[in-house]
Amino acid sequence: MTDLLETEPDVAATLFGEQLPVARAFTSNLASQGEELGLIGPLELPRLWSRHILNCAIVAPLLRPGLVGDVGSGAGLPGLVLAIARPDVSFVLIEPMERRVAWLNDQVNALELANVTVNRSRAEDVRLTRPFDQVTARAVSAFRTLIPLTAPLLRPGGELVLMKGAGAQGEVDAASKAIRAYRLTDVEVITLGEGVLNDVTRVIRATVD
Ligand SMILES: C[S@@+](CC[C@H](N)C(=O)[O-])C[C@H]1O[C@@H](n2cnc3c(N)ncnc32)[C@H](O)[C@@H]1O
Repeated sequence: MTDLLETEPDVAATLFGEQLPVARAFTSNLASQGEELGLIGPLELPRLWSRHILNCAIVAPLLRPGLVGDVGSGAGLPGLVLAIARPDVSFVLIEPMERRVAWLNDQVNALELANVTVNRSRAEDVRLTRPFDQVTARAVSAFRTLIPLTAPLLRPGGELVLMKGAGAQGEVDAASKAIRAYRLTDVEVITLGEGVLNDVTRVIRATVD
């Protein structure tokens, strides 16, 4: 049984607004199909809403109207959650695994998300019609190795918004060579959801020169 809407109802309403029923529907679909499809571990089901959905949605205010690429979307975290919370932003979900791509496309259709396309590719092989304004990723790889996959997808002045765990600052410290090589500036770790969510969300933000 998922903790759907049983925790943090105020913050959920703030983050999703009128889209809250869509976020609920996505969470229900993930709760009922995610384990069988290998998208989510059984231990995560009881905390799907609080630990996964809300922790992704709290990033939504960092996005600007424009085109966002989500690298390694997997179950749709954070890409689908952010697309639900921000219908004013266009998203391209980049995911190489066929079964996950099928899930993502099914959800885009079932939830009638007009602002999402799914691109079956690895980030390093993806063909884009135009570069992204922002790139998101969660649980794909360490910042040092994520930079070469994500920074080349951005337009000049574009921004990385990478969800990270408690070791985020250590990942930044270990990435100094890649930060220089890919001309990243304004690299910072920010903590979101303090005093609001059960689990805070850490984000590495950086701009491409
Ligand atoms: C651990 S899962 C995380 C999925 C999701 N972001 C989440 O937070 O639940 C990592 C995902 O990254 C994808 N992935 C791995 N290497 C990738 C690459 N080079 N380009 C794009 N996606 C990649 C995998 O297929 C997988 O779906």
